Amino acid sequence: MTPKSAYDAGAGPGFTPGEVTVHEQPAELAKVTRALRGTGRKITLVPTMGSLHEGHRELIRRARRVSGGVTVVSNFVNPLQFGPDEDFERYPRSWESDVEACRQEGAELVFAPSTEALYGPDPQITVNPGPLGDQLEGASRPGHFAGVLTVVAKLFGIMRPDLALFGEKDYQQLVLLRRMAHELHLGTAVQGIPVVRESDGLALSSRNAYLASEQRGAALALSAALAAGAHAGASGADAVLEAARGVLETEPLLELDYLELRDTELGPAPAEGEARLLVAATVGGTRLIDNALVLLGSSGAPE
Ligand SMILES: Nc1ncnc2c1ncn2[C@@H]1O[C@H](COP(=O)(O)OP(=O)(O)OP(=O)(O)O)[C@@H](O)[C@H]1O
Ligand SMILES: CC(C)(CO)[C@@H](O)C(=O)[O-]
Ligand code: BAL
Repeated sequence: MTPKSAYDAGAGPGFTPGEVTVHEQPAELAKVTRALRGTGRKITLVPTMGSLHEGHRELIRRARRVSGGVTVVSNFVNPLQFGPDEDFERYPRSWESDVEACRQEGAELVFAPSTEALYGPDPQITVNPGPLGDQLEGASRPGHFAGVLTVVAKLFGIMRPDLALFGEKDYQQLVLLRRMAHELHLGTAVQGIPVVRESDGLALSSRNAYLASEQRGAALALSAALAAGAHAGASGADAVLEAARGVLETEPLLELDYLELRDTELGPAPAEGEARLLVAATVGGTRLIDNALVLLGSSGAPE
C-alpha cells in the first residue's frame, strides 16, 4: 500500500502532518528531512531570524504553494552575522507568536537550534562571500555576509532543501546566496520574493520595532526616494540618483549610508534596461535598508 504521508512512511515522531513540529537538534531534523525526501516530498526552506511579520508570512505562504512540498521555517538569530557593536543582544525575539504564525500559515516544521547545537564547541570554517561581500551592506557591516552564507550553508547541509526562499528586501543577501548555491553546487534552488510593504510604503522589517513614531515617519523617506528614483528611470542613471537623493535630503532625522544604482546582479549599472536602486540609512540609531527595480532609458519610459 502506498503510504498517505511521510509520517505513515516512517518519518517518525519528528513530523506530524497538519501540525507544527519544532526541532532543536540538527541531526534529528536531518533524519526527518531525509525520510521525507525518501517518500518523494520536496523540502522548501524559509530561513528567518524570527520575530515574524507579514514579509515572513508571505515567504511561508509561497513555500506552501510548492506542490508536494513540506515547509520548514528556521528561526535562529545568528551571532556570526552581527558585528561587535551591532544589535545581537537586543534583536527582537518573540518565540511563541513565531510558532503560532508558522502554524497559521501552514508550515510543518520549525528549526530552532541553540548556537551550540548549530556551531559546535570550536567552529573554524566560514564561507567567503568574495568581493561583493565587501560592498554596499558589507562595507558598513564587515564580516556580515560571511556570517549569513555560513549559517545558510549549514541549514542547506542539514536539510538538503530543494528550494529556499528569501526576500528581495535583503537584495544583496539574495544575490550572494543564489551565487553560493550555484557556485558550490549545493543542489538547492534559491528564489526571491518581492518586498512586502506597509500601506504607506515602509518595507516590513523586524528592526522597525525599534522606531519611535517620529522616526518611523522619517523612515518613509527610503521607499519614497526609491519611488522617485524609479519614476525618473526613462531619463537615465544620473536622473534616478538625483531624484532619489532629493527626497532623502529633505529628511533631517535620516543619516544616509549609501544610495547606489547597480545591475540586477549588483555589478555596475547598465545604461539601459533593468537596474536595482539600493539604499541604506540610519534613523535614530536604527539601520534600515530598502531597494527597488528601476527600468533605465527607453525601457523605463511610461506607456
Ligand atoms: N519586507 C519584507 N519583504 C519580503 N521579505 C522580507 C521582508 N522582510 C524580511 N524579509 C525576508 O525574510 C527573511 C528573514 O529575514 P529576517 O528574519 O532577518 O527579517 P527582517 O525583517 O529582514 O529583519 P531585519 O530587521 O534583521 O532586517 C529574509 O529572507 C528577508 O529578506
Ligand atoms: C538569511 C538569514 C536567516 C541568515 O541568518 C538572515 O540573514 C535573514 O533573516 O535575512
Ligand atoms: N535580514 C538581514 C539580517 C541582518 O540584518 O542581520
